[in-house]
Amino acid sequence: MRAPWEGPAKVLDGAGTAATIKAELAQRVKNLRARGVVPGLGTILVGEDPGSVSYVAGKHRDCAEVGIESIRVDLPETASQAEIEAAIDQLNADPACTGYIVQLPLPKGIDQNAILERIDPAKDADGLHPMNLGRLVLRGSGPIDTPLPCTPRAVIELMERHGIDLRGKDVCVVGRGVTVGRSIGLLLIRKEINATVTVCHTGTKDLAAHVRQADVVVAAAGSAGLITKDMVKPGAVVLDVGVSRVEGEDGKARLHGDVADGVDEVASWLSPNPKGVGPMTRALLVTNVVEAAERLA
Ligand SMILES: Nc1nc(=O)c2c([nH]1)NC[C@@H]1CN(c3ccc(C(=O)N[C@@H](CCC(=O)O)C(=O)O)cc3)C=[N+]21
Repeated sequence: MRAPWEGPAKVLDGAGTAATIKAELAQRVKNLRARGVVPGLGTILVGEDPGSVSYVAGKHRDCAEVGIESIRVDLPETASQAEIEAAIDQLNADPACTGYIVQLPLPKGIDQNAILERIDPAKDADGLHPMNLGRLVLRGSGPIDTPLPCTPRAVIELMERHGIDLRGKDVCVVGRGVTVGRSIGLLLIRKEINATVTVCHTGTKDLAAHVRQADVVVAAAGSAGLITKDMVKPGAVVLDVGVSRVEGEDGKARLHGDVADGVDEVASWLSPNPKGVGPMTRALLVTNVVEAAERLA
């Protein structure tokens, strides 16, 4: 029998791991530049949501650090479907842009799926284009030469780089959003990892029962403090992926993850939020752009 787990949880250091990945990427970018290929990340941001503005700024900072050019397209909140599509067509045609993202969510009234489908799949830095998601569905093992969804990749890479073996583990994913919950299982059930995946959502009858049986919990619901200490199996690995803006007592907006205080007393590993999956997502986005440029070269 395994000895009972004794806390507290070790920290899955996303900020530090992202810095390591970016240093590795800087070398690859140097090699590309030596061969005359300059990677360039584009972002399309519609509106001025403070969260989105700050994430997009972070992405451009990362690019500068790694030696990648960046192209920033900011459109007003009132931009029409046709205006956003025109921005997409422009980045598709721009040879200086080797990969780009459209920051989600888009304003109400915009057909988000039509926008994602218009992105050139070879330039899809988020890995969210239906062709790239489809390829992931079709390829259950072995190498994949198309971009993979960033945040799912970030979550897995964060664990792997801390020596956590995911093979055969029971993973409970909480949340079914496009960027994480709906696609991370596709990576986890690939034959190289062989995890068993349960996806919970707002229609799940007994969330606590599913979370409690998991070796690894991926909390990606975007619901502040949803996952509490009593729901987590002692010794489980917990990834706090969701982010919500919660108004503090001082009236100021604060970022809060999906994981409640106290989970660190029972988990074996916990990713902090901030400085966990967020910086890793940005590092894997840059990875997707570098890989796309390497495929071009
Ligand atoms: N097309 C698209 N792709 C995305 O990848 C995407 C998106 N839309 N929409 C919104 C979410 C959210 N997201 C984050 C990225 C970085 C941090 C991040 O770096 N956070 C820092 C803190 C940053 C701060 O303080 O604002 C941290 O966790 O330490 C957070 C959240 C990407 N998303």
